[in-house]
Amino acid sequence: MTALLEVEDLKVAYGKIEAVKGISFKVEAGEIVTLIGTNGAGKTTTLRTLSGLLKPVGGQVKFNGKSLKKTPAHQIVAHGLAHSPEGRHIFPRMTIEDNLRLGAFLRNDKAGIEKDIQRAYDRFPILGERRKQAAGTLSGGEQQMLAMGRALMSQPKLLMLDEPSMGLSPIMMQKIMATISELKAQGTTILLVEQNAQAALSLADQAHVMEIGKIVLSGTGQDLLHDESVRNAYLGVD
Ligand SMILES: Nc1ncnc2c1ncn2[C@@H]1O[C@H](COP(=O)(O)OP(=O)(O)OP(=O)(O)O)[C@@H](O)[C@H]1O
Repeated sequence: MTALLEVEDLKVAYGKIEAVKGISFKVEAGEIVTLIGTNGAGKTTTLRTLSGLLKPVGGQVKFNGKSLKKTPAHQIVAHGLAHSPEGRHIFPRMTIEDNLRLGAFLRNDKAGIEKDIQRAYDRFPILGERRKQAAGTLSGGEQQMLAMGRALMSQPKLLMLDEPSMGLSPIMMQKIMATISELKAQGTTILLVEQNAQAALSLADQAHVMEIGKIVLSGTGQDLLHDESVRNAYLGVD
């Protein structure tokens, strides 16, 4: 069986700086796969490349068995890949509801869209309470919820989340992590980039540790959670 996403020897550079130096990994349908690692390891660069925002200098990416090489960024979403970017990138002057609608820009099923907006409000009640307010008035954690809700509006086969816990209070972080596991239970496949290794590994089926552009260790989330080198380097315990 082919994996939903297959990344093979992917290389990405900013000019002469090679930020991703030939990484390979797979994401099977229904799994949560996480990329963890320190600042500058190349995690965000990897997600931006998978979304078509950066062009790789080598290797290949297959989604649903098809190469994404010739697919422009704006069509990648139509293939079923949605990206909730680092730093959220919601539209602060638009209302919360309009931000959500934007996530459904490729859909024509009006009734389905309304149903999914309602689902986003059920999942994150604060978004529903403030649906008519400018999104920029939301707190950081609430904007994170909105970014996730918006990405889900495209009904993705693969949801890519870049540091969803960044800057969140412990309670908000728990809420986001619980939402991620709920999404998995509902059948969404997730590629999760996180600095919070403990949280990410606890959720992940498969995990990869990135250091300066390379994958240096791979295993199940549970394996890496108990791996001594990971514990020392990323979990702050010995
Ligand atoms: N636009 C850019 N131009 C030049 N170099 C860049 C650019 N964006 C990222 N880099 C460099 O590429 C490398 C990988 O960065 P990237 O943001 O992918 O890492 P990351 O693992 O996501 O880190 P973080 O967790 O800090 O976001 C870093 O050395 C970074 O400085």
